[in-house]
Amino acid sequence: MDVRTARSRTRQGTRRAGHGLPRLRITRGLNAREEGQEMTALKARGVRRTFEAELAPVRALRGVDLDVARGEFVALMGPSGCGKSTLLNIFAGLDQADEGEVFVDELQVHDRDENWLAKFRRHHVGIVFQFFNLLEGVSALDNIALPAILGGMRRKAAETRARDLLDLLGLGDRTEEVPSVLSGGQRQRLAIARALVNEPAVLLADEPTGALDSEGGVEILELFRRLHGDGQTILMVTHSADVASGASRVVRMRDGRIIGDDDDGQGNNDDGRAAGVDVMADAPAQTS
Ligand SMILES: Nc1ncnc2c1ncn2[C@@H]1O[C@H](COP(=O)(O)OP(=O)(O)OP(=O)(O)O)[C@@H](O)[C@H]1O
Repeated sequence: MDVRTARSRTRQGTRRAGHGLPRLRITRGLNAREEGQEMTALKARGVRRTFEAELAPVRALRGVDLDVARGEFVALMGPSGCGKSTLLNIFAGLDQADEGEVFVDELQVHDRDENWLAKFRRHHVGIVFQFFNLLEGVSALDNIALPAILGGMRRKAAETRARDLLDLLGLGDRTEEVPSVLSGGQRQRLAIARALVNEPAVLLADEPTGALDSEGGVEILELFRRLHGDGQTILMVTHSADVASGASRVVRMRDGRIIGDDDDGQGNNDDGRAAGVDVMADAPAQTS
């Protein structure tokens, strides 16, 4: 079963009461790519963000312009503190730009209130964090089903979708387990399943392999490549050039600005050397 099958099996369940936002599905990304159209999944224009700090304000983003087309898998790299997470959080609706314009799947995300952003986060983006952020003491199934139920899906449909995703991500036999008994790689797969449950237009991942050993890192990167192969748009922050090399495009930041952008997937760190664990050492070139 692929992502599309899982999605269509529960299509009925994903129709929910009006939440004030137009419903966008990741199949749009697939269709756009299949039809050869360039549709923008992420767009930033002149984005600035400054944080107040004790000594002096921190200018985390100093005018960022970025376009990510639907269906792209983009790795965002750069030295610590250059603004990667800040940019990802702004696309995720977890933070707001002080200046500039932000669009996700052609929805305006800048200048929105928290109520709107909460709905936006639930329905339009899937967010994956370095340290999983799962509900401890809650089964794997419920970790996935609960956000779908909060998103308006009926429990039965949400559980069906959760089971489909767990099967899809190789956790079909762990539905009743709580996160603490799972390995790091399994927890991150669970977090990715949760991020996918509401069929987000974009998957936003902040160092998803950062807390994993090399085997776990390979597993997650393979999964992202599989999802990308299925049409999922992905923006992933990473410090590892090896992880970035699994993406279809590498964007580099420094000091709150984008300083490099390529689409050859051959990300190097700022010294021009391969960095981090060699997570691709044993990985097949293409898994989807
Ligand atoms: N809520 C905040 N309050 C104050 N300063 C912040 C806040 N969030 C981020 N910063 C600062 O903004 C700058 C950019 O932070 P950001 O987390 O985006 O960098 P990063 O490139 O993701 O770093 P890392 O790779 O270490 O995670 C840093 O100097 C950071 O300390």
